[in-house]
Amino acid sequence: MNDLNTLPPVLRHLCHEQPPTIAVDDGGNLTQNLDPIPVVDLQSLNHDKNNLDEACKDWGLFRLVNHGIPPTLLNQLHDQAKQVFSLSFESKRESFDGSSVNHFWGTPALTSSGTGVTSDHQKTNLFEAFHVPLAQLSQFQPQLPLIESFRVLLVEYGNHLSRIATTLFEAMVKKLELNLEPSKSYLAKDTGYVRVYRYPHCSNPDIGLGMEVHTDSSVLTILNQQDIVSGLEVLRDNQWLTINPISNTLIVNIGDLMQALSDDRYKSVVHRVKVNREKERISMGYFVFSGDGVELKSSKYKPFTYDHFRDQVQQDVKAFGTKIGLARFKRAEDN
Ligand SMILES: O=C(O)CCC(=O)C(=O)O
Ligand SMILES: [Fe+2]
Repeated sequence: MNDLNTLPPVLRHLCHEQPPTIAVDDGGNLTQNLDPIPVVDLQSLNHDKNNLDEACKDWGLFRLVNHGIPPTLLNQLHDQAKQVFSLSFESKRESFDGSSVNHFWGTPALTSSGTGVTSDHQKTNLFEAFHVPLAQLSQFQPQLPLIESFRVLLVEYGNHLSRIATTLFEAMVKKLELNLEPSKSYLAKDTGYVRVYRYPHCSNPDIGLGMEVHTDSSVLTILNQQDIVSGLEVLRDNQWLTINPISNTLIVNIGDLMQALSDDRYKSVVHRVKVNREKERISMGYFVFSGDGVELKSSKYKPFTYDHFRDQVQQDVKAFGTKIGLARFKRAEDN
C-alpha cells in the first residue's frame, strides 16, 4: 500500500485510481521468463570470449555478474531505502533540506544546483527520488540515525560503483581502440551520483509512466534492481522489453556521452519505467560523466563538454517538455 502521507502531494492521486475495466496488455510479460539480454562477467573481461563489445554495439545494455558487491550490502541498501521512503513526506523534506542530497519527484531533469527542470508540456513522471552526489556524501550529516546509516552504506556502495565503472570503461576503450588524451578525464569519479527511486504502485497502469522514454546523458549508468518488482523496459526492435530484476546482478546502460565517444558504435539505449499495478518499486541508478570542461571529440558530433550537453538538455526540456539529446550535436554532414 502506498502510504498517502509519505508521498509527495502531486503523486497522492495514484492511491485513489481505480483499475481500468478493460484488461490492459502490458507487453513485456511474454518475454518475462526468457530474459534474452546479454550477460557480462566482470571477472573475465579480458577473455576473448567475453561479449562486452557485442552487447554495447547491439543492445547498449547488459546484465553484469561477478561484480564484487557483497549481496548483504545490496540487500541492506534496498531495505534501508524502503525505510527512508516510508518516512512522512514532511520529515523527508526536513531531513534533506539544505543538504547535498536532493529529495525530488516528478521530473528526472535537475539543474546542477538540484532544482527540477519542468515545462508546461511535460507530464509528471510518477516517482519520488533522492539525488546523491557521491563526492559530497561525507559532508552530509543527517540527524536521523536511519538516514545516517543509509549514508554510510551509500559511501561503501559508491566505492564499488566507481571501481566497476572504471573497469568497464577501460575495457570498452580498449575494445574500441580509442585514442583518448591521457591528461583528460573522460570518466570522472567526482561527477558520479546515485539516484534512489521509489515508484509508487497504481492499480491503473494507464495513468502514466514511472519515468518517461529517454536515453541517459551519462558515459555509463549502473542500475541496481534488487527489488523483485519489475518496471524497467528497453526499446528493442520497436518493442518494449521488460528487464527482469534478478537479485545480485546489475544492469549497465551505455549513455549518450559513451555513444558520442564511440562514434556511434555503442548505443545509448532507449528505456522507460512503467508503474507496477500492485507493488511499489525501489531502484538505484549510478550515473557517471566526463570531467568538467573535458571536450568530447568524435567524427559524428561537434565537440562538446558534458556541461554544454546538460545545458542544452535543460533548455529543450523547458521549451519542448522533452530531451532531444545527441541529435542536437550531430555534424551537418551526418544529418
Ligand atoms: O528506475 C529505473 O529502473 C531506471 C531509472 C532511469 O532510467 C534513470 O534514472 O535514468
Ligand atoms: Fe535512464
